[in-house]
Amino acid sequence: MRRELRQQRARVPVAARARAAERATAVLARTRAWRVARHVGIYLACGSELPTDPLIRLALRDGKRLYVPRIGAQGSMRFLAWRPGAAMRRNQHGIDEPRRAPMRPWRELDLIIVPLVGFDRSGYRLGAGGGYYDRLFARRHATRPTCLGWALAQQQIPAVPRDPWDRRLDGIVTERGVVWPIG
Ligand SMILES: Nc1nc2c(c(=O)[nH]1)N(C=O)[C@@H](CNc1ccc(C(=O)N[C@@H](CCC(=O)O)C(=O)O)cc1)CN2
Ligand SMILES: Nc1ncnc2c1ncn2[C@@H]1O[C@H](COP(=O)(O)OP(=O)(O)OP(=O)(O)O)[C@@H](O)[C@H]1O
Repeated sequence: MRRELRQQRARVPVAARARAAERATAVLARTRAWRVARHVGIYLACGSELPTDPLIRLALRDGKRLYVPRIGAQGSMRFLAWRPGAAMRRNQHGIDEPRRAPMRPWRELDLIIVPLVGFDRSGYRLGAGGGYYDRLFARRHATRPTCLGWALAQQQIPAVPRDPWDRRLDGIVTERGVVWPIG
């Protein structure tokens, strides 16, 4: 299913993905979660993922602090401060990560923009398959960031297979609007 969804996404022309990312950025800009956020976790898109560059431009314009994930041993993941031009290193999955930067505990982020391969209307997500975001989300804290998926509307599927540890996203931002989980 993951592979099928990825292939479907890869068939969307680059220009259409770029346009969708612009629209999704406009959608996100209108949300309360965005307006109140100061510290925002994002990802640097690779392959056929919905680009985040217009979102990064908006963040810089709005004076947000940005953080990018870096994966570590035993499936761990941390968010490191990032700005355009920061020194990067490519990880084993071909994704650029900050080389050296201050880390911010994930529970002290206000908003996290989450990559995904598929999602459903209940807010469950199918990710890249590493379980990195799942393991973060499964932690229990008194406060937690708002977690919003970032996806093409066509990545919505009827039902994502659920694991016992899966947590719902707070919403999924697409070029057609935000999908707020129901059911
Ligand atoms: N741009 C981006 N950055 C990200 C993520 C992401 O999904 N997108 N991640 C989100 O977690 C983390 C990295 N996670 C990854 C997890 C697994 C694989 C991976 O194993 N890919 C396999 C295919 C696995 C499969 O399909 O089962 C491969 O490289 O071929 C890659 C990245 C952190 N940074
Ligand atoms: N909270 C957890 N506790 C234990 N194992 C976990 C947890 N979350 C994920 N895993 C492990 O990670 C593996 C990958 O999980 P899954 O396929 O759901 O990843 P994903 O959500 O698609 O990936 P990602 O979050 O990296 O985008 C699972 O097989 C599982 O063993």
